[in-house]
Amino acid sequence: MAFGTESIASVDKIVGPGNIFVATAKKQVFGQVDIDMVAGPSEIGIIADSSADYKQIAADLLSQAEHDKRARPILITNSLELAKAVDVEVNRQLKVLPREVIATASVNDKGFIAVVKEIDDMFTLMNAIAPEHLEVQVKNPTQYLNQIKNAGSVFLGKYASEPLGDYVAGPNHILPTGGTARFSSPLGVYDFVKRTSFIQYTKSALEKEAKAITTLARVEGLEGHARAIESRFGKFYD
Ligand SMILES: NC(=O)c1ccc[n+]([C@@H]2O[C@H](COP(=O)([O-])OP(=O)(O)OC[C@H]3O[C@@H](n4cnc5c(N)ncnc54)[C@H](O)[C@@H]3O)[C@@H](O)[C@H]2O)c1
Ligand SMILES: N[C@H](CO)Cc1c[nH]c[nH+]1
Repeated sequence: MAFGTESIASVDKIVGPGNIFVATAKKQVFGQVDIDMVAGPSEIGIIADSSADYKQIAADLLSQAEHDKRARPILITNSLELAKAVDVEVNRQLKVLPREVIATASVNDKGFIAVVKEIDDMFTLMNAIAPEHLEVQVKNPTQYLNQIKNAGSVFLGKYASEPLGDYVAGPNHILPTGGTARFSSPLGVYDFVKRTSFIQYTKSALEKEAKAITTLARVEGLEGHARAIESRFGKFYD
């Protein structure tokens, strides 16, 4: 796509998700073409307190673990009891999941549960991870909106289970992964918009700036720049 073939023209921009091979290929052709973001193997980060249901948390973690052996299912909680219950439940649900092999590799190699003291600590740690999908399963989740800094898509409360976003909720679901939600956003209309600047000056407007331009150009050792400006006022060099 980036380089074209004898029968297919090259493109200017490549967008969309995929596995680690797709994400790596997109990184490699960036510069030759533009890309939307690094949208690699799926991730789910769940922030949960003791009010959350351990069976639902386990199911949501596995909903993304089943995508890819490299998917990252992560739980951060301030409840040791919840952490222990989810750990046992994930292993129970894994055994009866059709994509058990993939999900088990994801859970074992890429997954973890972290137990922290305070609710604020859960957000601080999750902001550092910057997950593709963030579920906030705490009492009154909207109360913590201003603590969420880095995430591709945020799911608030018990009934906003991640697959809702995959299939019907509406916001685009091509999302940044691998911590790139620190500086990337979901795919959107703005990915297909680019900007160009236009400059036009009158002779007298340019005259006011000429000294500044020629001085800066000569300080940089770029005599040709200075002379191009001076040519507008009839000055040429032999
Ligand atoms: N970040 C996001 O927004 C997002 C969204 C959806 C899916 N995903 C991720 O995308 C992946 C699933 O996408 P898919 O079903 O298109 O993936 P896939 O595994 O079926 O393959 C994607 C592409 O990679 C190619 N490919 C596979 N193995 C390869 C290899 N060894 N070398 C070179 N190319 C190879 C395939 O031919 C295919 O074109 C999962 O990792 C999932 O987690 C991410
Ligand atoms: N969860 C994926 C985003 O990482 C998107 C998807 C496609 N099909 C099912 N889910």
